[in-house]
Amino acid sequence: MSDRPTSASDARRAAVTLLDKVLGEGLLLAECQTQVLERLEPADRARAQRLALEVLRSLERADRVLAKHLRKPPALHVRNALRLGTVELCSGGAAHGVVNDIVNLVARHRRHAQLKGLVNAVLRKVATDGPTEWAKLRVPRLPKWLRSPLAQAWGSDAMLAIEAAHLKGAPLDLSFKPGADLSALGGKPTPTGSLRLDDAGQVSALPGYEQGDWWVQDAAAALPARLIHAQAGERVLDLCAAPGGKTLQMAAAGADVTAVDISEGRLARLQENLTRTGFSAHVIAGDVLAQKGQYDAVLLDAPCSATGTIRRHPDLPHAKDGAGFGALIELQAQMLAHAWTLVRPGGRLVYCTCSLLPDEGECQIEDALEMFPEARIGDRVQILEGIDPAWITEEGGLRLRPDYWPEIGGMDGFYMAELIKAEH
Ligand SMILES: C[S@@+](CC[C@H](N)C(=O)[O-])C[C@H]1O[C@@H](n2cnc3c(N)ncnc32)[C@H](O)[C@@H]1O
Repeated sequence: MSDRPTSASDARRAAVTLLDKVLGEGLLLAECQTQVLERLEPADRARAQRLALEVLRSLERADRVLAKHLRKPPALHVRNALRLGTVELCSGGAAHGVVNDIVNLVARHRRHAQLKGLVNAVLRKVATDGPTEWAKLRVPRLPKWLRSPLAQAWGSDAMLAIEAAHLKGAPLDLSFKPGADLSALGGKPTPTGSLRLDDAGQVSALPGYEQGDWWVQDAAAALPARLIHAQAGERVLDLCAAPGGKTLQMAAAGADVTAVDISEGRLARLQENLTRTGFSAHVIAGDVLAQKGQYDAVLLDAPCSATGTIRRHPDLPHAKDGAGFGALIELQAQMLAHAWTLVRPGGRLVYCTCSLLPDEGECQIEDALEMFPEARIGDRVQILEGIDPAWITEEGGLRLRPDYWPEIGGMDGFYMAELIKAEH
């Protein structure tokens, strides 16, 4: 057999490097993948990403299978190579190709080359026993730092259902221009009016992408803009707007949108999205807390733990430990209080976060209703298309979770609520 690396080997090597960065350095994939994947061909880049995501989703299972064959865990890089091999072997990968590739990957590493014999022996055992064992393993659980507060908030049955949704991953949801012909895409409408594709492949190769007929937006993430219900000609402020999914929805409704975000890099993506779709908005690079003026409607999509997006970002629970969440919750409260000053009398504000933690959702709105005497909760949530009334919360917001819609592929976790400002 030749030892020459193939394109599959390049993808595997890159996947292991990504795992080293997430599990060793606490980086999110979004923070390291551009650099790690830049030298790969597009197909290998996609393959490396997919492999890293699969391992992160199934990490607990891979470790359980490997634990039987290892007296003590080896160095992280070797462990990650073994995890990748295990996940591939247990999900139908051809044993010969996978084992050889992973062994070569370790053999080429200066510091770990002497472990190639161990890797070979372990993966051969995994190839024999792993696949049958795999099917019997429990659904991987979230790490304790996150599982405990979520189980406390939603109960232990819901927790298991959320974890099952995380393991399944997410379909691709699109929002689209009114009247766009999407028939070439296939897909099915969600109850809330997004278009859902199950096996989408490369997004930019899909029909209608170049023409800007649609943009990628999870069905749950499309609801805050439905809730604010921007009207043609209204002055709307989109705070924390980039990369612009909600800006596009409100611009599509004909509103006069001002989009604010602090990140120049993310605003460049918002601008690309505006150009591709042909919509326009005033774009401001700046801090929410420095904004001035009065608007008919303000949408605040505050920075948050992003714990509602784990089915698409399984790196998050492994890279983070919740240490920064207290500061985020404080910032959300400050942003909400400032955003409220930007709403004209009689106007409205929609607050939302892609978080599963009530501290970043329900609690923020409960506090706001106490602190802003001229605020009341809006009732548009009750007439939103496709909403289960059970999702409406005690204070009148909307709680969405990944375990909702299990039969059609779930949705991101989200919280949103509309506050109406009194006229006088
Ligand atoms: C949840 S994302 C927004 C997603 C966006 N609304 C959409 O629908 O595409 C949160 C955004 O908040 C921005 N952000 C964080 N702190 C900010 C601040 N102090 N002022 C303005 N934007 C901020 C981040 O750059 C990030 O783009």
